[in-house]
Amino acid sequence: MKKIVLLRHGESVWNKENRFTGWTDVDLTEKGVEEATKAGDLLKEKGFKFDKAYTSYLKRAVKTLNCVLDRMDQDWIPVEKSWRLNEKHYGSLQGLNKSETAEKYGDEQVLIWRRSYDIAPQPLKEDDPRNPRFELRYKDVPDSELPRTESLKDTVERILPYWKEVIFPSLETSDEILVAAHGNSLRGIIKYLKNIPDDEIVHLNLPTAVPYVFEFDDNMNLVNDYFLGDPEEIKKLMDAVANQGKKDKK
Ligand SMILES: O=C(O)[C@@H](CO)OP(=O)(O)O
Repeated sequence: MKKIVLLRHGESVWNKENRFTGWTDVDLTEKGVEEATKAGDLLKEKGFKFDKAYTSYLKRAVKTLNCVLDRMDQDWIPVEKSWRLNEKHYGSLQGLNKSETAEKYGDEQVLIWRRSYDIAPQPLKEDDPRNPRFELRYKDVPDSELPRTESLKDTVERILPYWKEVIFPSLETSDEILVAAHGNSLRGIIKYLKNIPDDEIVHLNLPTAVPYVFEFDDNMNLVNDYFLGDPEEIKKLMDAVANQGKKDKK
């Protein structure tokens, strides 16, 4: 059975501060490193041996991946980074506290910005220093492809070419692949893999650093998917992520 494991990064500094992050390149917290360590130990214990790994251009995902591979003694495997695996761009919400934003605009509006399929927050202004066009790391990406904000739909549209042309085909010559990325970029991939309807994807909240395994048969059809870990604990973590966008969560 071929396997792809999707892994959201461990807790970041802005997860801890409950701020919209998107393409902001924040680091892991100490707890985030612990979570990544735990994920690596669990994957090792379950006998995973990755042939290849993919991650984004953002350090919270890169460092989570490095930590996981180190725990598994698999630091040596080929790793490819792509901007296409970056988090959903959160536009002008980036940096704002999620609960304070919910106090100002209401829980429902924040839920739409966080989880709806095709509604994007207000874009960054062209001259905003956070505009990705000013960043060296994106110098090879055509400006027309660099977002100033994104809906999940936009995120899926920029990930899919990379998924279909690079990640998924690499499964033909590999048995196990690890993808370390972000809450929403992974929600986009999961929506595509499991054919989740637009209105149902609102309910999917990924916890930090919990490995999500996808199994494929010889014809590359998805046959099974499951999280590694205690289901009750994972459900609690998912609910906590959902609650981050509510007024009374500070
Ligand atoms: O802020 C973000 O970039 C994401 C992931 O941390 O948050 P949310 O869960 O609100 O989509």
